[in-house]
This record gives sequence, C-alpha cells and structure tokens, in this order.
Amino acid sequence: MGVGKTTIGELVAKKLYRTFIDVDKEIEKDFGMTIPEIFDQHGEPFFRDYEKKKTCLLAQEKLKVLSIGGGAFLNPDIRKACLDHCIVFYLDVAWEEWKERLNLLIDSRPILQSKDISEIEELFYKRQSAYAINHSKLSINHRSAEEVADFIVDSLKYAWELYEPNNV
Ligand SMILES: Nc1ncnc2c1ncn2[C@@H]1O[C@H](COP(=O)(O)OP(=O)(O)O)[C@@H](O)[C@H]1O
Ligand SMILES: O=C(O)C1=C[C@@H](OP(=O)(O)O)[C@@H](O)[C@H](O)C1
Ligand SMILES: [Mg+2]
Repeated sequence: MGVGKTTIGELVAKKLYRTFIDVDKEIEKDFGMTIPEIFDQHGEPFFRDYEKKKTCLLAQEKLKVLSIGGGAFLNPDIRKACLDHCIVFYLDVAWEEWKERLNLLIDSRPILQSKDISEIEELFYKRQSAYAINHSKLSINHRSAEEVADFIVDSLKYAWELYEPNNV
C-alpha cells in the first residue's frame, strides 16, 4: 500500500504503449464511490469479496498493465490468478522510507485509519510473506517512480529479447 503501484504502473503502461488498469479505480467506478466510502458504507469484508472477483477477472486481460490493491495479494485466489496470468512485480520498500509517506496516505487508505504507528508497522511486516511470492522483486528505496518504471520496462524488454533473440 502506498509503495507506488498506481503511479509506476501508469508510467510502465505509457512506456510500453499498453492500456493501464488500476483495480481500485475500476472498483470505484463500479460503485460510483471512493474506496474509503465503500469501506465506510459496506465494510471491509464486502470490499475484499468484490476486490477478489474484480482482480481475478482483470488479471486475465491480455497485454495490459494492472495495478492491484496492496491488500489484494494476501488473498490466495488473487495470488493464483495473478501468478497464472500475469508477470507479477513486487515493489519492495523499507519501513523507514515508507513510514515517511504515511501522511500522504492516511486519508485515502481506510486500512491505516484507527491504527497507531506500531500497529501499522506490524501490518507492514505481516504482509511481507505473501508479497514474497512473485515473479520479480525490485527495491524502490531512494528511487523515483520514473526510475522504477524504466527499470521494469528494461527488464521486460531484456526478457523478451532473450525469449525471441532474432526479433530485435
Ligand atoms: N518512487 C516514489 N518515490 C516517492 N514517492 C512516490 C513514489 N512512487 C509513488 N510515490 C507517491 O506515493 C504515494 C502513493 O503512490 P501510489 O502510486 O498511489 O501507490 P499505491 O498504488 O502502491 O498505493 C503518492 O503520493 C505518490 O505520488
Ligand atoms: O493495502 C490495502 O489493504 C489497501 C490498499 C489500497 O490500494 P493501494 O495499495 O493502491 O494503496 C486499497 O486497495 C485499499 O485502501 C486497501
Ligand atoms: Mg494504488
């Protein structure tokens, strides 16, 4: 959450001339409400159930760049759909760097609200074992969104060249 998936995903899509899909934005469109409003009116279990259906469906879209919600990958069905159909990048950030962003995130991330800093830190570390299951992990510490997007694009292009060495 708040690592930069939406910002970086959009940049990657532009650089690869692909359509970008942000699952949270799609959910917001479906309900005509913001994520905090959905949490507020329907509760987290309802959001998680809808997020599962929506993410599993969108993960099957071809030739797209998809940004999922930070809590989504904790769900085994979502993990399976993403790992089966997509190339999954894990954007890793150190707690020390991420906690400096908290004031930017608090209003729009209901999961952070009503938690003190030690509970937020606990949540941060608790999620790491699920995030460890991925196709490619990259550290975003001290890197701009643009730098991370370039790195992802370069690594994909390199992999495609290795896969089809004559098609350069
Ligand atoms: N590499 C970065 N360095 C510093 N701030 C960033 C970086 N990437 C994103 N941000 C900022 O962090 C906040 C969360 O970014 P966002 O893309 O919404 O993350 P996510 O989709 O993972 O929740 C935004 O205010 C964004 O401008
Ligand atoms: O980590 C989470 O549980 C959440 C992360 C958010 O998305 P971002 O990861 O894009 O912030 C959004 O799906 C919702 O507020 C719940
Ligand atoms: Mg996002």
